Amino acid sequence: MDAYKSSVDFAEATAFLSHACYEQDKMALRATLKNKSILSGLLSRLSSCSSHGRVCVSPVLVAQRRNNSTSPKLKVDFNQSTGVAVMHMQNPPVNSLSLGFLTEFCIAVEKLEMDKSCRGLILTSSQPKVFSAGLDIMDMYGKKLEQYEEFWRAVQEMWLKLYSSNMVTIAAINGSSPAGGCLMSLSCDYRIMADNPRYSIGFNETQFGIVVPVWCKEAMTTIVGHRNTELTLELGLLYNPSDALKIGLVDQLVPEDQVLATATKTMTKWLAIPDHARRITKSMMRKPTIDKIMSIREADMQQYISFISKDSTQKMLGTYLEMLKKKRG
Ligand SMILES: CCCCC/C=C\C/C=C\CCC/C=C/C(=O)SCCNC(=O)CCNC(=O)[C@H](O)C(C)(C)COP(=O)(O)OP(=O)(O)OC[C@H]1O[C@@H](n2cnc3c(N)ncnc32)[C@H](O)[C@@H]1OP(=O)(O)O
Repeated sequence: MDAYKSSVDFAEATAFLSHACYEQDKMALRATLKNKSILSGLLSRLSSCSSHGRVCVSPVLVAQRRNNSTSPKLKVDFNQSTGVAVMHMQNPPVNSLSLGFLTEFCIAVEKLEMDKSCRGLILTSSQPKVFSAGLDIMDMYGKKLEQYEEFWRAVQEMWLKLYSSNMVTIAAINGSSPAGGCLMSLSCDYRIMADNPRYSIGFNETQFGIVVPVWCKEAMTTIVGHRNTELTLELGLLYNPSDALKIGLVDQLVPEDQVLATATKTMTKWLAIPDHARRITKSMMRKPTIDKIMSIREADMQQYISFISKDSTQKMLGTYLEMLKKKRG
């Protein structure tokens, strides 16, 4: 009964999102992100729905859902015949993960997730040379406490949505991918990177005085092991593609012009596996991490707010921003 009610409530919530026009969607999700109790309710329902490899949504909602959408910061091309969506991040100049971007991203993933015909998601960038520059530093600098909270909730949400997705998710990393960009790709099932030595990927946070959250450490450890995570996070290391491949931070390197084509080919291989078996296996692998993280979500929020709003952290971020801007001038 509880499970049934959860899926109905969740379907109602997503029905609301699906019926609204895009701007209304954004306002609705942002309002939701502001309300932590509603959000945790939605999330726990989402995870309880997806953890069993089922998508709880009425067929009517699926039929009404828009599959091809172009929003300012994302372009989603969904091919009904293959069941694969390609999501192009287009938030110039460097696809930084701003509150606006994260909000659109969460809505877009949610819509695809609820569409039974969508089985695979390829994430890539429309920006030259950059997959994503990570969290938007402007959203972490000089803001009010409630703005830090809203932003961090969106960061947590983005990670949870991608990490717990029922779809096969492949990151087609066609440029540099530091910090939050690396985190985004780590949440996917498979990572293909352009073999260009000028690109980098990893976690550089400690270099400018910030600490990655515990769930980021957990996710990375499951992929590259304790020692590589320790070295990367403590030293704030960014790797060139071949070193990233050596430690298992990416799964495959290909020439730059073949990243998307290889991702598409790889997706076909993954989709040849029966969905239910793959989904249940994915859930078996990831659920312990997700459960652990859900249980510390509010503590993580409080830690983030208290850390980011410290004068010393703000000073470091200010210096780092200056440095990024001077680099160009
Ligand atoms: C103890 C408890 C702890 C609790 C936890 C607390 C806190 C933890 C907080 C966070 C951890 C979460 C993990 C993720 C963290 C992050 O993602 S932080 C962001 C880190 N990102 C970076 O350091 C990347 C910086 N950017 C670059 O290295 C380069 O821009 C590039 C991506 C390699 C691209 O280079 P290039 O093409 O040469 O472009 P430019 O450098 O010239 O940049 C163009 C403009 O874009 C601006 N910009 C770049 N990155 C960002 C960004 N992340 N946010 C906002 N803006 C960015 C840059 O300033 C340029 O602007 P102008 O055109 O000069 O105005």
